[in-house]
Amino acid sequence: MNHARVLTPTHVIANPVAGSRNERRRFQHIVRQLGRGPALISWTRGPGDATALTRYALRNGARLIVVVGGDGTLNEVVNGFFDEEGRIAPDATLLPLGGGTGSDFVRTLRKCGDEKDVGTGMERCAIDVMRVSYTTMDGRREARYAVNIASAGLGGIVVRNLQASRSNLVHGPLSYFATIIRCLQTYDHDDVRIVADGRDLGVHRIRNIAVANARYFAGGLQIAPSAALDDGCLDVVILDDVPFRRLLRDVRNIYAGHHSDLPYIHSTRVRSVTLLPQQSSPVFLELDGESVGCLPATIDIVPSALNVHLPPRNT
Ligand SMILES: Nc1ncnc2c1ncn2[C@@H]1O[C@H](COP(=O)(O)OP(=O)(O)OP(=O)(O)O)[C@@H](O)[C@H]1O
Repeated sequence: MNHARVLTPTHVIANPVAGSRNERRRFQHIVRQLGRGPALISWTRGPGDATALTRYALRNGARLIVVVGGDGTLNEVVNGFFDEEGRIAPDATLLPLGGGTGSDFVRTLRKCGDEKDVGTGMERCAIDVMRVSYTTMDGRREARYAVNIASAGLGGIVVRNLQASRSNLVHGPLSYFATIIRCLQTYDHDDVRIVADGRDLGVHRIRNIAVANARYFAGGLQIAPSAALDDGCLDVVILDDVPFRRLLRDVRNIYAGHHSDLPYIHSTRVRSVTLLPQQSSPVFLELDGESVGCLPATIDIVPSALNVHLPPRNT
């Protein structure tokens, strides 16, 4: 770690490879502007770096962590707010500015801010986080925090494919859409037993299951339009096994979050959910747009666990 001591309470953590080329240029300019103020700036050097940088900054006096990057970087920073003993600095605040390909968490944050009509942005609120215990691809159990959405089935496969082809020619939210369509043509379904708040909801044949703290994933797809960041609950949205052509017909409504009357999408609100695979092949899991492993997984809500500033409206 190259920072001997954090002398300023504001620390900017920026991912130099997040987002499209244009976004990167725009946000690098914003980071340079932030650097003119009393803020320390760290550029991440690879996966996991943002977690270590955040922990180090908080343990050394930083009280505002500004994140420039996508949902993956944000997830790493959120995990840096915690260690084995819990919250490192309960009075510290996170300010996510966006700057990634999807930046779906910031979308929800802005929307919630608009709905509550909170003026110019930058207001502070305490939000819930998800604690996810899951299975790695080599069979170990691990746990980490997430703030946006955990999804299994199609979502898990889409993110795995996206990560394998990050140098794609198609960038931005369009890359998510193109990958969803490509994966839908070959991906069939998964069988998953769902246990919600200790109640067995039975085995579901799913295309996708999203466990949502926030509303959007996959670059603007509003899968959980009723989710709120501070309600102490998870919105579980189940997409049944449904023919590809039917999905294509409804795709516009699903993206816009107008899917409450579609017979093959069901949702329920819980505090804890366990997803158990009922097949020998892996059911892939993604957290905040990062491929982490597979089911079985248990996701619990941790209410009011993180202070967040709404991003200013001009970023
Ligand atoms: N210097 C670096 N070089 C390569 N990868 C990095 C570096 N710093 C961070 N990363 C990794 O880059 C990955 C992508 O970051 P991030 O998710 O923020 O961007 P994105 O994929 O463009 O945005 P989104 O997830 O919102 O679509 C993360 O897995 C992160 O660990």
